[in-house]
Amino acid sequence: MTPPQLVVHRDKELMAQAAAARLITKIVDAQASRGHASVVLTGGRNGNGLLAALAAAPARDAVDWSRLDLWWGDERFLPEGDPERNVTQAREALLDAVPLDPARVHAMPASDGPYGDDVDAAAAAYADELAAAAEPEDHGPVPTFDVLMLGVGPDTHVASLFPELPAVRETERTVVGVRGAPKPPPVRVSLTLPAIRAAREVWLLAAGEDKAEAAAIALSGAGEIQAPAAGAYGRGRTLWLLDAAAASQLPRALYPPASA
Ligand SMILES: O=C1O[C@H](COP(=O)(O)O)[C@@H](O)[C@H](O)[C@H]1O
Repeated sequence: MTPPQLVVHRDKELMAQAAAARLITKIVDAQASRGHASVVLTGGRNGNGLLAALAAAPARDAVDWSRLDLWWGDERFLPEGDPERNVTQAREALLDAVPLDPARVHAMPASDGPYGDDVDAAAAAYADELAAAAEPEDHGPVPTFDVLMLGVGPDTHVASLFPELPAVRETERTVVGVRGAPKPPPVRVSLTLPAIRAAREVWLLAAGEDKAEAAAIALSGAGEIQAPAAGAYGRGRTLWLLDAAAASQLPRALYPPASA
């Protein structure tokens, strides 16, 4: 497990801009060294704020968008084009504005797609797509994503892994169907903690006062079943990007020196 590093920004706007700048650099560096890059997107307010900031950043043109694979950490299992789907919101915030290769945009299935309303079949199909993209050097059924981003919910959920639900206990499968999510919609598709941990870097995004308790709990030694965000870490780096409001309940000992 890589210990979390924390960066606290003044407010959510600055956090989104700084995270977007950080993401551009990561993608450009990965493309320079390996020829391509892979990023896992998150839904939610903070994830979409980051994408909107990226869309507005002049440096976005430094990215070769045609050599970027995009995956999702979770999806609300709704019909294609539904405004509540994470992919719909990501398209509006950024994806429609940049020249991506459609074959590299790996959206999770919709509830009116080839698997109909069978969320388990949709999850299994996404697991197969991930496995097909994995290279021998990934040593597993999931590509080594360059950056995997996760919004942190006020209840400490990440992706669609909610406290105490079966999905957060999954240790074998990389993608699961979720039923009974406490946040609407109740049916979702989610990467599991083992899949999340395949990433080189995991970034957890938390801005706003309603995230303060969740950040404090997850960073203070809580178990991952009770606080899924506590179980999200990367192979090489785990980075919490917070604004001052979300960091306001952190124990002083955790507060990064530059932000004290
Ligand atoms: O429903 C979801 O919620 C989380 C957190 O969203 P936020 O609006 O509270 O920041 C998000 O990360 C996840 O992708 C999404 O499906």
